[in-house]
Amino acid sequence: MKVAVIGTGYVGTTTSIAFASQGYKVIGIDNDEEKIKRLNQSKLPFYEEGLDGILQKYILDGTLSFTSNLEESMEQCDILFVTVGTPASQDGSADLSSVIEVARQIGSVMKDYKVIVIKSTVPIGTGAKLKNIIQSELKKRQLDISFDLVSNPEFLRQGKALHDAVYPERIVIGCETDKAREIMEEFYKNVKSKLLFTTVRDAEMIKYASNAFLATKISFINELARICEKTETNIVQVAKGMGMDSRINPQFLQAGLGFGGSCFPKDTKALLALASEKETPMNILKAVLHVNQTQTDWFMEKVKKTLNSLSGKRIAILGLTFKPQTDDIREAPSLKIINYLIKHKAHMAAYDPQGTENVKKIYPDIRYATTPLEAMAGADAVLIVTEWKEIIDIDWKNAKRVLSQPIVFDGRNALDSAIMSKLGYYYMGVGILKS
Ligand SMILES: NC(=O)C1=CN([C@@H]2O[C@H](COP(=O)(O)OP(=O)(O)OC[C@H]3O[C@@H](n4cnc5c(N)ncnc54)[C@H](O)[C@@H]3O)[C@@H](O)[C@H]2O)C=CC1
Ligand SMILES: O=C(O)[C@H]1O[C@H](OP(=O)(O)OP(=O)(O)OC[C@H]2O[C@@H](n3ccc(=O)[nH]c3=O)[C@H](O)[C@@H]2O)[C@H](O)[C@@H](O)[C@@H]1O
Repeated sequence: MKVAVIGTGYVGTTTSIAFASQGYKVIGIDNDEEKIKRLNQSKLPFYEEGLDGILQKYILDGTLSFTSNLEESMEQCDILFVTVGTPASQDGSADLSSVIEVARQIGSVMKDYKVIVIKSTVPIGTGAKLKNIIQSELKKRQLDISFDLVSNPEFLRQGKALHDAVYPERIVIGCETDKAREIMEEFYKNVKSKLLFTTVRDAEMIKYASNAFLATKISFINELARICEKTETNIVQVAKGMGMDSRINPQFLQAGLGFGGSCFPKDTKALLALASEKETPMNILKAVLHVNQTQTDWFMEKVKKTLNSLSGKRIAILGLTFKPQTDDIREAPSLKIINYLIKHKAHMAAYDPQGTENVKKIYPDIRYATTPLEAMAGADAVLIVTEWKEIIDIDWKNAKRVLSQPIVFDGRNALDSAIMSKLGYYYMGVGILKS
C-alpha cells in the first residue's frame, strides 16, 4: 500500500516517517517548494530530536520521498492523509483555508477511488464540508468517482513526536462506510494500539474534547497554585497527592506559566468559537482560557513585587520555547514575559538550546546568550521559563557566583525549593512558598 501525506509540517513529516517505519511507501507533499527541496536533502523544517537521522535513512532507501506535485503523487497512492495547518483566525475560529484548498485540489485531479484521511484538527462538520467540495469538483469534471472521507485525528506531542506517531496510545477513526473501515483497519494492522471506530463527526469532536480537557487540567492546577500561595500550601505536594488517585492521575497537573504551543491555545479558542456559533456557552472552557491568559502576568507581578521595580534590573531568561525538546515558540509564555519586561524597562539576556533563532525574529533587540551562564552573568534575578534538562542541570552551587543577586523565579517548579534555599538562593516557584 502506498500513501501520500499532504502538508509536511510537524505532523506531516513525523507521520510520514512513522508510516515509512511501518513498511509503507510514502510520498510527502507540500506547496512550499523550498521546504520540499530541503526535506529531499534530509533537512527537517523544525527541531525534533532523533528525527533527522531516520528521515535520511528512509529517503536513502527510497521508502520516503517529497514532492510538490499532488496530481502525479495521487495516481500512485491509495490513501491520502491531509495534515495541513488549521491556525486560529482573528475571531478564534479555525482557519480552514488550507484544508479547503487541498480538498479542491484533490477533487480536481482525482481519477479513481481514494481514501482521504483528515489528520488536521478541524471543527465538527468539516469532514462533511470537505466531502462536498471534492464532490463538486468531480461534478465540474463530469466524473462520478467514489471516494471515502475519514477523520483520523492526530494526538502526538511535540518533543515526543516520533514515539507518539510510531506507538500511539489510541487511534481514532471516524468513517461512514465498511470499505473505508476495512482499508483503515488493514492500514493500521501492525500498530499495537487501542482502536476506536466512530463517525467522522465524533472523531472530530474527540480531538477537540481531548485537548480542551488537558488544557482544563492545566488551568485548574494553575488556579489552584494561586490559592496555594495564599494558604501556605505547596502545589507540588498537592498535585502529587491528587495524582495518586488513578481517577485523577498525575499527568498534566504540573503548575507553571500556562499552556502554549500551536494547539491548546488555538483548539480551545476554536471549540469556544464553535460553541458560540451553536449558542451553547462553554463556561468552564472560557475560564480555562482566562486563567491561561492571565498566568504569566500573575507570575510577573510577583517578580516585580519581589524586586520592587523592574526598571533597569538585569533579568536572565532561561528557556524560550513553549516546552522543552522543541524549537517551537508559537504561543510560548516567554514571548509574553519578554513583552512584560520590555514594558517595565528591564534589561534582559535570554538563553534557549533551540528556540533562540525563532524568538530573534520577533524580538531582534534583546540580548541572546549562547550558554545559560552567559545569560546569568551579572543578573539581578533568573527566570526559569522552560524546563530544559540543561537548565535544570545547571551547577546551581557555582552559578550563584556569576549573579548579581541569588534570586531565582522558577516558572516551572523545575528545581527543588529546599535545595535551592540550602544553596543560598531566594527561590520562588509557582504555588509554593518562597524559600
Ligand atoms: N503540531 C502538533 O504537535 C500537532 C498538530 N496537530 C494538527 O495538525 C495540523 C498540522 O499541524 P502542524 O504540522 O503543526 O502544521 P505546520 O504549520 O507545521 O505544517 C502545515 C504544512 O502544510 C503545508 N500546506 C499548507 N497548505 C497546503 C496546501 N494547499 N498543499 C500542500 N501543503 C500545504 C504548509 O506549507 C506546512 O508545511 C493542524 O491542524 C494541527 O492542529 C495535531 C496534533 C499535533
Ligand atoms: O493537538 C496537538 O497539537 C497536541 O497538543 C498537545 O501536545 P503539545 O502541544 O505538543 O505539548 P504538551 O506536552 O501537551 O504541552 C502543551 C503545553 O502545556 C504545558 N503543560 C503541560 C503539562 C502540564 O502539566 N503543565 C503544563 O503547563 C506545556 O508546558 C506546554 O506549554 C497534546 O498533548 C497532544 O496530545 C496533541 O496532539
